[in-house]
Amino acid sequence: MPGRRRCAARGPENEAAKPERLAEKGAAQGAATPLRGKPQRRDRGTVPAASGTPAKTPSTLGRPPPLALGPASGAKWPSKPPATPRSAPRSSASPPESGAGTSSATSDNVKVVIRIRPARPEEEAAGSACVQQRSGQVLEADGPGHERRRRDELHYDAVLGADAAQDDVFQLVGLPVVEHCMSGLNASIFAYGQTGSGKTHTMTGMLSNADQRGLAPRIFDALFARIAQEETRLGREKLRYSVRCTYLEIYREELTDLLRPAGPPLALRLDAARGAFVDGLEERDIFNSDDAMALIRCGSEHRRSAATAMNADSSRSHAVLACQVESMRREDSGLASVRSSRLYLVDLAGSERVRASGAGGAQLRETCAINSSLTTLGRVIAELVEAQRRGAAARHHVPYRDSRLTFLLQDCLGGNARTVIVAAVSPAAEHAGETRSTLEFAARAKCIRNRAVVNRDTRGSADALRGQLACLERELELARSESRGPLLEELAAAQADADRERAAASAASEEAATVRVDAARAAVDARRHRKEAARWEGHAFALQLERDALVAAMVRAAGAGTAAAAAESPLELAQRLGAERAAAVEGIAAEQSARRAAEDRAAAAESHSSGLEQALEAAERRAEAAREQAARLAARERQLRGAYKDIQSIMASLPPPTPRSTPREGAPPAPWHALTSPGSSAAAWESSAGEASSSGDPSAL
Ligand SMILES: Nc1ncnc2c1ncn2[C@@H]1O[C@H](COP(=O)(O)OP(=O)(O)OP(=O)(O)O)[C@@H](O)[C@H]1O
Repeated sequence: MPGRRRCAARGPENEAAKPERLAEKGAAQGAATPLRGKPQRRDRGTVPAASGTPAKTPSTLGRPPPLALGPASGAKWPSKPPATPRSAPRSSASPPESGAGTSSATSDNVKVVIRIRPARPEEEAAGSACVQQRSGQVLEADGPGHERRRRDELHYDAVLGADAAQDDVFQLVGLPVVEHCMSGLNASIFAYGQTGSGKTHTMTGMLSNADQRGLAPRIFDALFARIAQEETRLGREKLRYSVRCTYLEIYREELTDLLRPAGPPLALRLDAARGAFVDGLEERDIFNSDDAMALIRCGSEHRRSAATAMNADSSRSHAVLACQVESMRREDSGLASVRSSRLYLVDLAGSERVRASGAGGAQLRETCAINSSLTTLGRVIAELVEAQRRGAAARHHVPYRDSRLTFLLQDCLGGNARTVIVAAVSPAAEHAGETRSTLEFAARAKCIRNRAVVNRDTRGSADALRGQLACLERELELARSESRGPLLEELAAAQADADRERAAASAASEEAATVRVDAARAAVDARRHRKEAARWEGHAFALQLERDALVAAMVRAAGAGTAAAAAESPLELAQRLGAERAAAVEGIAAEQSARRAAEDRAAAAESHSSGLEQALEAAERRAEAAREQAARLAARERQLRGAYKDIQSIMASLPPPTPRSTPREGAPPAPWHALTSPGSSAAAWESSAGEASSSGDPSAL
């Protein structure tokens, strides 16, 4: 039977109990065959004992080690993959850059959580499990296709075993998402997997049973608790939140409003400010978690479902629960700073093998439509990963437009959002192929990089904006008149100083070079004179010896009376030698004084040269300081020009002044939404990723 609305399947006798029971998809359905009225699977002892303390499930195949998801660590992603218990070949089917088991993921990468559903008794009886949790991030799965006998170890951001409670999933996936919404970040959670693997159980769960409620109701509970906390802390006149929701169904590429299912099919449109949106979708204001619960219940009732061979209450459509959270904080200036975030909770229809589903006729066409839409999703993810691998420069077509689902949710896949994919898998050996393909899809999705930024806007009354503009204009004028002229003069003076210092430095360096040459010359002269003096000293010493010998000879001749025989009288000889010696002594003295003079000259030249070098260094230091001053002044000038441009663009974007209207006396204050223009927030979103962290976003997503 093709998809029919859940409420339509109920008989009139059940009308009163309908909403509750209809929302509890799966609670009334037991197993893989469409046996309505069978005991609930939870009643067979698979229900965790209490929130946050997963009970051990007797039916769990291949009991995994306990998951590190206590209340304290619940909201955190395990920081890195734990050491694997043993080395195992990585799946050949996993793309090498898939991120499964690698540490390349950044905080904005799509996060992937694998949730293994408990085995049903007949699945347990049938034999070994095709997938087993090994640790908080590691699982072991059968190899693909013909390699099924091989076991591969695969790594993900988190792996939740069959005994993980609904609260564990919320602590790990839901809680961070609530914090994103509070801080102005877009977020999304996708539930993906084979039919009957537990997607709806994870996203919606059993609304009447507190322990068994899924992510959506828990997220709204936590969101409204946080809103109340923040509004109380700052006071509602300062800070207010508003929450609006839509609930959409995509069935065979047709869009239906789950809050108004009788309406005509809706159209998907693209708008420069809002991006992709569904025209005419009912948007409901939600004020507390009861409102949210009523909305979830209403949407779940109207979602199309059918009994198939794989799931007694199988969802036949994709359900997209969207929530817009907006916070407006009033500043003393009269302006209001607005943060808005969009949350998408997407419960995808389950993939199924046509043969295994036992579908025929209309249901077969439905199954084909579901599979084709999921194939497009897979293609979008594969192309996106490839595009991101190639880098921004390479143009790569990502086929978002090929399905309504991917077109509507393109921001969640590679855009401005933090995204988590919960991939639900069945442990049954007979589903090994589907489980493996879900795991591979998840490994690919893990490589997608998103760029989430805080969505901020500033709004205010026209008067407040005009006042702000006037202030800015005054500041600009002041900056122009007070700072610009003197600054330019200062800049010119600093530049002239720098030029002067540079010229002085180069003259000093030239002079130093000349002095250095003079000093070298004087040193050469001094050496020459030293040599000459040594030569004269040697000469004087020789003459001294000669004279001494002659005096001795003269004394001998006088004694022997032969003085007359001498050609030159001893007196004459002594006089000549005395004169020669005096001349030699004079020569020595002259040489010594010349040498001293040369040495003095050399020393003077040396000291002059070192003085010049010091002067040169000082001049270079002064020139450097002047250059830095000039650079500082140029930067300041650029800063002023930037501020001027900013103010000009703000002025250009302002509406022309309208005549001021005086409020009537006693008239009520403007409503909260009067300050905002619908849809304008997306257009004016100006944000920064750095803000996300500075806003105290505690999540580790
Ligand atoms: N983790 C779980 N613990 C207990 N029961 C589970 C779990 N996961 C799934 N189930 C049960 O398995 C059945 C099928 O689950 P569910 O309807 O959520 O599958 P689905 O993936 O949404 O299937 P479809 O794609 O066909 O809609 C339900 O009865 C549900 O209660």
